[in-house]
Amino acid sequence: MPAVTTSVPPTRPIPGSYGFPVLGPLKDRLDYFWFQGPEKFFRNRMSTYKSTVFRVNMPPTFPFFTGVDPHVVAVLDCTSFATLFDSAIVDKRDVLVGDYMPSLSFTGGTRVVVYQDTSEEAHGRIKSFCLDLLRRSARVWVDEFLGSLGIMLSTIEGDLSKGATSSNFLVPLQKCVFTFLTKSIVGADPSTDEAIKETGFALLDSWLALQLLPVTNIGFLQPLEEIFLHSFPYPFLLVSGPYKKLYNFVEKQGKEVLERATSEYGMTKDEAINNILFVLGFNAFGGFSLFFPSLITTIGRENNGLRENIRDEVRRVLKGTNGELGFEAVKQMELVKSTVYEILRLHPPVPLQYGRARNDFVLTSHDATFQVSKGELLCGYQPLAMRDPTVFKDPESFVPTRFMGDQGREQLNYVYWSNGPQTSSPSPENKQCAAKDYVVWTACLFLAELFRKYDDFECDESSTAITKLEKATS
Ligand code: HEM
Repeated sequence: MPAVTTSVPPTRPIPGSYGFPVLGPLKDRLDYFWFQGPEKFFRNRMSTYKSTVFRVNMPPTFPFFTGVDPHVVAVLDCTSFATLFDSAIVDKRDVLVGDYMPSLSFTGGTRVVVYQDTSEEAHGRIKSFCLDLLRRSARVWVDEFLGSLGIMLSTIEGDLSKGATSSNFLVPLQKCVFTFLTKSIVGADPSTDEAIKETGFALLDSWLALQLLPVTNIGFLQPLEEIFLHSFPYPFLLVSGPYKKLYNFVEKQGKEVLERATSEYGMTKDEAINNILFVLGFNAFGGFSLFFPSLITTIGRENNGLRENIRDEVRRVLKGTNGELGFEAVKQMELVKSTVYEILRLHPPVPLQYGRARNDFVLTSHDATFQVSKGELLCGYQPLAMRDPTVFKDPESFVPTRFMGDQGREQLNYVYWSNGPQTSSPSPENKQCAAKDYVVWTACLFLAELFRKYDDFECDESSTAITKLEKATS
């Protein structure tokens, strides 16, 4: 998938404009958060400029984000988006959420791995540590996940059996995700720490929210959202207490993991705890908290027989494994895997990715080429790139079987939710999500366990609530 060429076809100027200083960025910010919303914001401009590559401003901006440059080059088709995965072309230093970077206080003064570029020595070392964490946690990952999921499902079942018409799954889900991740990644059991046991997940939520509010669209009561949530960065002080509790928890309970970080990966104890907390809280907990609700509601609202087909496949495969459920079993579930990929395509949990041009280069889109200058910031919006009609047939529709069969699997080259193609592997040399495969397998485990225990479930049309959970009869 070459994203760059230095020869034909001839390049054309990048369409779009940044407008007048202050006014241009402010107008784009209001469009993005208020008048249009992110998807329409990109779609309208793509249609106006008749191009999937154009110049635009991205929030945060005016009045209290001084020193943040809102100018970006949007890349919205699969070809131009793939440029963001090429470490030779883009620098990923400090651009996780754009030119804006939350204060380092949020990560205890450490520039954690996700903000580091592949050219920095520490990136490769700490990414190797993350990959090692995952490899070692694989032994307990499945059991811990199924155990925590069991508690979540019993809570929902309990609500519904008491006569409630629906049971909101968000809090039980976040508790499940928090518990299984801390046990498998950090080797620490939240139930043994009074400060963490009941509220650990909420401490992470508040820490995440303060970092991300300036760049997150809530769809709240405007103009209050613009005035109070998108106009200034929130100070770390507001969550320093929660961060300290989480820090102490990892320091006390994650001794084995910390020992490895310091002795084998050359990190100081403080650097290790801050990195572990970021990967645990921001990447893993944050990622699953966004992804699982889409997974559950998309399938729970479907009414074309998908749940029945998934249930049949799950039970057929589990018969062959004598009921044993794990990564090896779910790898045999073709429809389950394809459904998970399709939901990641339609609802990529991390919608925006950024990268800065290391040098002048020629950017290739699906139908044109453009000259980009050194230092310009590329901004990829996944929800549109993942609906590129030149790659995906009927791109706006939910097609659970899309990735089945040889031709279907071929399309996985263009599934980018992990900041890289689904067919590539994360490594110390690239910026792809360390848990690319774990995320997919865990989602498959979720569906397999759900349909092992229950014949069917349904979700509310407009909220994160389960309205029906029918116990398995066979
Ligand atoms: C549904 C869950 C998850 C989603 C949606 C997700 C998504 C992503 C994305 C989009 C990136 C690239 C960010 C960027 O540079 O623009 C990333 C990076 C990363 N993710 Fe994940 N992630 C998830 C779960 C996890 C888990 C469970 C772990 C580890 C335990 C993890 C570890 C990492 C690490 C270490 C990086 C940084 C890679 C690097 O700097 O080279 N992620 N993730």
